[in-house]
Amino acid sequence: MKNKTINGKDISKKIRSELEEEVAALIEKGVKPGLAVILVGDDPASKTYVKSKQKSCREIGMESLLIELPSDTPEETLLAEITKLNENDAIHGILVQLPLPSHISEMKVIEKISPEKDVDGFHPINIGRMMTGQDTFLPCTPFGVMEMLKHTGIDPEGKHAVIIGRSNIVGKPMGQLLLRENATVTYCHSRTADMKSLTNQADILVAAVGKPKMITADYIKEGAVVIDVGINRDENGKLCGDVDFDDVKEKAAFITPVPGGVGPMTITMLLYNTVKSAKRTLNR
Ligand SMILES: Nc1nc(=O)c2c([nH]1)NC[C@@H]1CN(c3ccc(C(=O)N[C@@H](CCC(=O)O)C(=O)O)cc3)C=[N+]21
Repeated sequence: MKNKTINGKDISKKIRSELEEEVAALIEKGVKPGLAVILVGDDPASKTYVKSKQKSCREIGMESLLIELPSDTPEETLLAEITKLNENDAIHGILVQLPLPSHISEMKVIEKISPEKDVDGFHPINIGRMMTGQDTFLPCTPFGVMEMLKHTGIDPEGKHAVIIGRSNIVGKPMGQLLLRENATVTYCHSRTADMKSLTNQADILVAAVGKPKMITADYIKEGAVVIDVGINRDENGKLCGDVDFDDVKEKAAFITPVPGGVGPMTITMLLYNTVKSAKRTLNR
């Protein structure tokens, strides 16, 4: 069997080594790219992700600043921290780890981040820029998926891309980026009638639902490209995706694993966006 697994770790490594060179060149010019991550509360999974983002920053020579706030932090305090970071010239990217405690409005927080430092690409201005094809920060997970397709030699043009999930941070922008590359896009979600009849037409299937191993072989068209955005725990507490990898792998032409697929790419594109933000300051 040929290797049909799209290895996000390997593709990440390649992109990160290019970024490392860009960081070195920026430092020569007096700009060290800096990412600030704000973590509210002490959810262990969020903490792990944040640590991994920090480590990745440092590995390519970037600066990383972690701001940890207690879970009962008032919304105004968080907004004030963001204002300080907006004004801090050493910081080129600001990421507020989601989800936030329920007493804080995520939209208010996202809108507080300067669009020029919104390396998540979540600010409504940047979403508008993405939708109209302007230069912006693309949301890291969908951006990472597009890079995986590109590095695997898969051109979405003319293909039917079916996305399961319609979140603001993954599903919705994923469709936009595929549309931009001339795919025909269908969105499926919890209210979709007869989902399988749609997913069975998919040349490219993106699963972003958050249900462990929901996507089995009967959802898949023979020869499809299957992208698994899910990060779940299975019944044994093991990390797994939304796709039942072992069940689907024979039928798919290409498939992304979990772990080692989309996850590392998400972090890579976060680094990419932060370097891009730092580069922009040279041209101002
Ligand atoms: N403002 C904001 N931006 C985010 O980008 C954001 C967020 N909030 N909140 C949480 C989610 C989740 N997320 C992940 C990124 C990488 C991996 C990753 O690298 N996963 C590894 C495995 C890690 C493990 O072992 O647990 C992999 O798939 O191989 C996972 C999850 C970013 N998120």
